[in-house]
This record gives sequence, C-alpha cells and structure tokens, in this order.
Amino acid sequence: MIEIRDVSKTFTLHNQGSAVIRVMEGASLSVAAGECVALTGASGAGKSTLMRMIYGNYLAASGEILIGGVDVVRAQPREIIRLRREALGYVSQFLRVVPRVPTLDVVAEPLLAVGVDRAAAMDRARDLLTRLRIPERLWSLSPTTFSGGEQQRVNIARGFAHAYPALLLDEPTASLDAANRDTVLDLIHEAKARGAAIVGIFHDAEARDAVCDRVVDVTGFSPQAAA
Ligand SMILES: Nc1ncnc2c1ncn2[C@@H]1O[C@H](COP(=O)(O)OP(=O)(O)OP(=O)(O)O)[C@@H](O)[C@H]1O
Repeated sequence: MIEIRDVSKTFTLHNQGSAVIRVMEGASLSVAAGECVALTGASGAGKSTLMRMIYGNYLAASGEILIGGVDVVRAQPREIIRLRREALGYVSQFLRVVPRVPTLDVVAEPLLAVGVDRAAAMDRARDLLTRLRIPERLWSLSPTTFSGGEQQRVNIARGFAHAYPALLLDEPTASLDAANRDTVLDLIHEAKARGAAIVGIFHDAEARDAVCDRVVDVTGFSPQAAA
C-alpha cells in the first residue's frame, strides 16, 4: 500500500552559495496493508525528511513513492490534495488551529470532506473525543485556547476520524499521559486491523514495540551507506 522505490533527496541551500547537500539515496521500503513500520535512526538521519517526502511536502530528487497507485513524486498538486483527502492521513503532535471552528467540527471535517453524512461524522467525532478524554464542555469551543495536551488529543482524534488506507504518524504518543497513550495505541491497532498501512516515528520505544511490526533504520538510506 505504501511503496518507496530507490528514492533520493538533495537540499539546495540558496542562501549559502546554492550548496547542494545529499541527504538520502536508494531509499526503498514497502509497507503492506495492516502493517506498521517504525522509522529509526539517530537525530539527523533523515526520518522526518522521508516522512515529508511520503506526504508530498518535500519533493524527492528521484525514485517513486506509490500510495494506492499514485506516485507522490510525480503527482500534480491537485492529485496530492485528493490523495491527502481520501487515502493518506498524517498525524503529528501539533494541531493547526483554525480560529472559531468548534472542536467537534475540527474532528468531523475529514469525514465530511469524503462525503460521510453529517450525523455519522459527528457520532464518530464524539466517540473519538470521548475516548481521548476531551471533556464534553469543550466540544463546542474552538481548540485555540486549549492546553498543548488537549490540542494534541484533538489532532489525534481528527487524524483517526477517517479510515485512511495509508497513515503517517509523527510521534503520536509524545507527551501524553499513560491513559491517553494507551488510547492512541488502541487506535493504531484498530487502524491496522482495518487494513491501514502505517509508517511512523516513535521516540517512545515501548509504544513503538507495542504497535510496530518492523523497524527500518533510515541510516541505511544515507548517501554514505549507499556508496
Ligand atoms: N529543509 C531543509 N533544508 C536543508 N537541510 C535539511 C532540511 N530538512 C532536513 N535537512 C537535513 O536533512 C538531514 C535529515 O534531517 P531530518 O530532520 O530528516 O532528520 P531526523 O532523522 O528526522 O532527525 P530528528 O530525529 O532530530 O528529528 C539533516 O542533515 C538535516 O539538516
């Protein structure tokens, strides 16, 4: 479901004499439906860079990144937007808060965007907010004023609302208390059980071991390793 073939990445530093730095070469990885793969490697090894290339925020210099048949490397912006709406979810620790939109709508929005009817979308949003222990009195408010941890949990609820076939997780359990961390691990297990292909970065080794089937060290994709 997520197929990465021979991907390389360079950065051109335009403010430093257009210096070109090669950060990745020969990155290949295949993640099947129902599988969760953790990216590991020391700080600076390229975990976030690979995740950003899969999501289409960074453009790979060469290679292919196939998500449900769409090659993210060659896709037009319009196709990437559709892919993100329908097939490719991304859960980070941080919520991009839109002022004045109530929390329930923030969580239900990805479902409404794919045509789920409003009542069903709201039911799913309520269920997720309850499971992630966001008090009901906050549901009608915008998360703008919420605590960091509350915003993180709203973001997780939003990220798990729609059943994306491919899911990227960037430290989804970081700084959560034990009960909410367990809920997130349950949500990951449920996503796997319905067939999601998942790639994640987990600094929490216990959480990683609880949900991941495999670990891939991106150090193996560094240009030195490929040389
Ligand atoms: N926008 C950018 N411009 C230039 N270099 C970048 C950019 N993004 C990442 N890099 C470089 O690419 C390399 C990999 O960085 P990346 O953030 O992917 O590492 P990481 O494994 O996610 O690290 P960490 O665990 O610290 O988050 C680093 O050498 C970094 O300096």
